[in-house]
Amino acid sequence: MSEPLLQAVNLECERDERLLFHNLSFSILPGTVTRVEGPNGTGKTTLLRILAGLNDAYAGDLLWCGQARNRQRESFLRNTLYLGHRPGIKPLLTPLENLRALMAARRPVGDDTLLQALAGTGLAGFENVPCRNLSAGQQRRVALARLLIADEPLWLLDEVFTAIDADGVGAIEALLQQRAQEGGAVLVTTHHDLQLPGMNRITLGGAANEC
Ligand SMILES: Nc1ncnc2c1ncn2[C@@H]1O[C@H](COP(=O)(O)OP(=O)(O)OP(=O)(O)O)[C@@H](O)[C@H]1O
Repeated sequence: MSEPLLQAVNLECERDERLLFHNLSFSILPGTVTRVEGPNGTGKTTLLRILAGLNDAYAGDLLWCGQARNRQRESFLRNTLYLGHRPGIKPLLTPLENLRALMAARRPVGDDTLLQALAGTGLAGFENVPCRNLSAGQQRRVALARLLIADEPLWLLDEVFTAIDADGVGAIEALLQQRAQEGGAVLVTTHHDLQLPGMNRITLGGAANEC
């Protein structure tokens, strides 16, 4: 069996003196999709931000490829893609400029590839329109285009279905499945009724879960 990419051991997080989760342990294996689920305010975004290294207010251990994540920070960051629950794009820039900026911090990617990714998310013809002039769903699609050029093995995706139409939802579901089939691992929070074959679940807001 493959080694886990990411492991959480007895994670605990409290916010405003309210315990969001405790004794939360799970392993994220290559080739899997895991859905983080639970009612509003139960800590899904908080958990994803902790896993992504954006929130240090937790107790417990996180392991990356079997070793303490904090000692493997560079490898962890290089191999992890996080998309937050806001599209995280710059409204004054065009979709093409946004993608260029997002990839500049990662690796060189030519405009042909970026344009192909934008076309793949249904944005052909909008590549050079300032994002502030795009709809909410189109702005989300700019962020999602990043997935089409991602080579990071671990994806942490927070509410990526928000504002996306039915066809788009189907395309994202297929993409997540394909990523897992290629050996990647996907952790996704969503209120959308995501049902993928073999999908794991981490449920917040009740008893602590293990998977
Ligand atoms: N910026 C903040 N400062 C202080 N507390 C916060 C902040 N953001 C969230 N919280 C608290 O943390 C709790 C968990 O929030 P979080 O966004 O992780 O929940 P969620 O499960 O993702 O919710 P939703 O389904 O509504 O997106 C909230 O109930 C809120 O009380």
